[in-house]
Amino acid sequence: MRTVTIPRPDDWHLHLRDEAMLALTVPATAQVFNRCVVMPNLVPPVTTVALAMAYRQRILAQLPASMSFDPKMALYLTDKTSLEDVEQAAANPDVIGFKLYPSGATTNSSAGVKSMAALDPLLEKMAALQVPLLVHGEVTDADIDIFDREQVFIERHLQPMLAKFPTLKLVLEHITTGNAVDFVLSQGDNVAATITPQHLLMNRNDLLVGGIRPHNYCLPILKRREHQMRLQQAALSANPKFFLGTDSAPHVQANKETSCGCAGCFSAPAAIELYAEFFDQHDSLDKLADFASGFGADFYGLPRNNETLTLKQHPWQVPEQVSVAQQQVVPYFAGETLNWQISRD
Ligand SMILES: NC(=O)N[C@@H](CC(=O)O)C(=O)O
Ligand SMILES: [Zn+2]
Ligand SMILES: [Zn+2]
Repeated sequence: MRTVTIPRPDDWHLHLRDEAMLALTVPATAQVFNRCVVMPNLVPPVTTVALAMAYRQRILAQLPASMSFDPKMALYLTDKTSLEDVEQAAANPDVIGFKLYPSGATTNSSAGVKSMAALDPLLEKMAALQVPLLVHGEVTDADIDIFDREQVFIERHLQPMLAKFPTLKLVLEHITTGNAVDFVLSQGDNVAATITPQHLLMNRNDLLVGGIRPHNYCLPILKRREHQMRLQQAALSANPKFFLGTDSAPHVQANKETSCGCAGCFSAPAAIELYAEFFDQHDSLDKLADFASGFGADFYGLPRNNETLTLKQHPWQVPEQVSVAQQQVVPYFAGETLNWQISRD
């Protein structure tokens, strides 16, 4: 049987949600990943170190005794974030950085930044203290087509931002376009990107052909195949600027399968297996380890993990549904067969 052993991976972009949902999301990720970056888009948002530390305790309270897990918290950048907030973030090893959501760009982003120009003093401080800025890179202007929102955000906001603050440590999250790949490649080592399983494995046909597939709907929206291929090349290039971030983002079934469904794919139940599938499809399983377990830690200046994880080529089916607190969540790839599974031998 074919197997592949990698250092234990980390998930550099993850939504764990809160309260009852944590009983599902925390074990689902912690049984595979050691560290994760926990996104702060709760209601109300996680805006300060104090709120993040309280949230981190709620997360760790759901950790089964047999598992180890080290959540790194992202703070939600708002128009009210202060220079002191940045200093406190820099001083706390459990805080990874700030998350920039343009107001209205995605799930629970109404508290997000309305004026990019007003951010300059904060960005200056973040660059000086080398506090990373994690970015949901989409404009929200009504006149910009949803498929162009990432590209326009890069042109209008990211290029000027990096020109002004060339040492800012920045991660463009869940990239979806060749434009994003080009932007990241055009910048120094301080700029990197995460790539999700859905943007590697799918394009917009998988969302829209033969019927609308709500469980493949996430933001930024899946793009055309040419863009998918650029992301695939980036992930396969072994360039340390591109690393794993699942963007696993559960919504209950009723909120996905409805006339106005939420954006987000719950990939945690099969996350590393989905990436293994992708790398194996491209005869590049040898590149999984750095992408999943190396480059992200290097970028964030954290040690690589010592433990290992072994995957074996043995088909299994992703569950149709998972339950938590009398509610159902449909995983990404539900009911589909994957060729790689975690070996617990
Ligand atoms: N990716 C998504 O489609 N949804 C995420 C938010 C985000 O990462 O933009 C969520 O919180 O549901
Ligand atoms: Zn996002
Ligand atoms: Zn996300």
